[in-house]
Amino acid sequence: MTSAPATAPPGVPTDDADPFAPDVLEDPLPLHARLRDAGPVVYLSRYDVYAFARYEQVNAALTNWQGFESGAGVGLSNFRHEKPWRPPSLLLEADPPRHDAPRRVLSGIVGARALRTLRERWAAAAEDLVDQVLAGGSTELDAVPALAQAFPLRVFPDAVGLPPEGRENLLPYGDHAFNAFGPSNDLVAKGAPRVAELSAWVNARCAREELAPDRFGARIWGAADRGEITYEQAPLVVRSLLTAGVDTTVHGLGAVLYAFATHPEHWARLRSDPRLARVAFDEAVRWESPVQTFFRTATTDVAITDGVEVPAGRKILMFLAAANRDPRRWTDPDAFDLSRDPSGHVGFGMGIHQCVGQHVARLEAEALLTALARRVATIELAGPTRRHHNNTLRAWESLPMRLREA
Ligand code: HEM
Ligand SMILES: CCOc1cccc(C(=O)O)c1
Repeated sequence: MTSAPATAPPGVPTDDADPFAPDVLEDPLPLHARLRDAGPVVYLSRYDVYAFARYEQVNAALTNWQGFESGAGVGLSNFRHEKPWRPPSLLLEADPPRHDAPRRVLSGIVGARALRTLRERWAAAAEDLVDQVLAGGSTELDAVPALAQAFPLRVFPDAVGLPPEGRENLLPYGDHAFNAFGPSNDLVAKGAPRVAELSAWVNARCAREELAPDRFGARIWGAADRGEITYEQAPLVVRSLLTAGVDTTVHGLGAVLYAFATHPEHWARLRSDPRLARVAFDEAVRWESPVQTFFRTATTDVAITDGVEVPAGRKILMFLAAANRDPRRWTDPDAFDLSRDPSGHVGFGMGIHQCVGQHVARLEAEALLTALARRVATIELAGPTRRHHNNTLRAWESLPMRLREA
């Protein structure tokens, strides 16, 4: 790692923090507050990047794809100078016009309208899982494997059309991919030994013959048949679903279950009105921000505030989680509040790259929370919680919980 220039650009406060250090990944909130308070942009000398932690600047950068491109990578690594660890995503790591057709295709397959046929099936799958979990009546469990992991893995691979074998590869592959957006630290090194094997499994599953008919994966290949994307692009668009579609929802569900376990009054409200499930999930995504950060690269000298600009070619680091708790944008931002309108949060990003899978995530959360709200009178922590560290994801390793049957 070349030593970054120690001096910050004129007019920009500097901070030598390491946002990817274990103590920060364990509790990023103090760093987020420090960066928000330091100014609209802060030079992180350790990584030679410009940090945005306030809602205004994060939202502006996300919606300014011309000034801040994704094509040089949305991690610390600049694809213009370094070889990506895998062929770049045609959505996440592409700018218009290359981004347009893959995005249009995927929007049509995993967008809200396309998911209507899944609502009943996923609701039934959630009720089955809750029946299984409550088989012996009130119970104590680890909500991470038993609910947050179990439910997405029960419904999403089937929705994609994956064969049953090998699905246990999805979580570690996504975990490594999200680590890879950060610096080459211990977390990346920990995943390295399995990357080749996991990548081979994921890449093989993107082939047309692997995918069950009339599911998300096969529909992507169908778009190629219609000339909406090329046959070369189709497997990479399938890969986007496999990369981004599991770990994110697992940790989104972990976040909302933790929120309810620590706010019993809100669980009672949800039980009295299960329609609150969807807004509860978005409030949890704002409050916890399962996807904490993403980078961009300045395409020109981009003015941020009067007299301060990010020079062309430099990386910016957008702290989505810090923006989602910015008191300049949110009233009582650190509160998980079911009465809040969380719309406008940047937990799913914003602008042309805003999460195309957000409707899948919301439908999974709505199904699981509704099934739990019907059958579970109270949900509370039943032991010490443990965080799962990842360079990009805010995640739980373990959430011991006690569910009292209604
Ligand atoms: C709680 C769950 C999820 C969270 C918090 C989340 C978060 C995000 C964020 C912040 C972005 C923007 C990236 C950027 O601006 O560079 C994004 C993009 C994306 N997400 Fe999600 N995501 C979630 C679930 C999903 C699911 C379930 C899928 C697949 C079904 C998915 C697929 C994608 C794809 C393909 C993109 C790239 C979109 C583009 O660049 O046009 N995500 N996600
Ligand atoms: C770890 C990967 O995180 C993402 C997020 C969104 C999209 C993609 C993609 O592969 O298109 C990957």
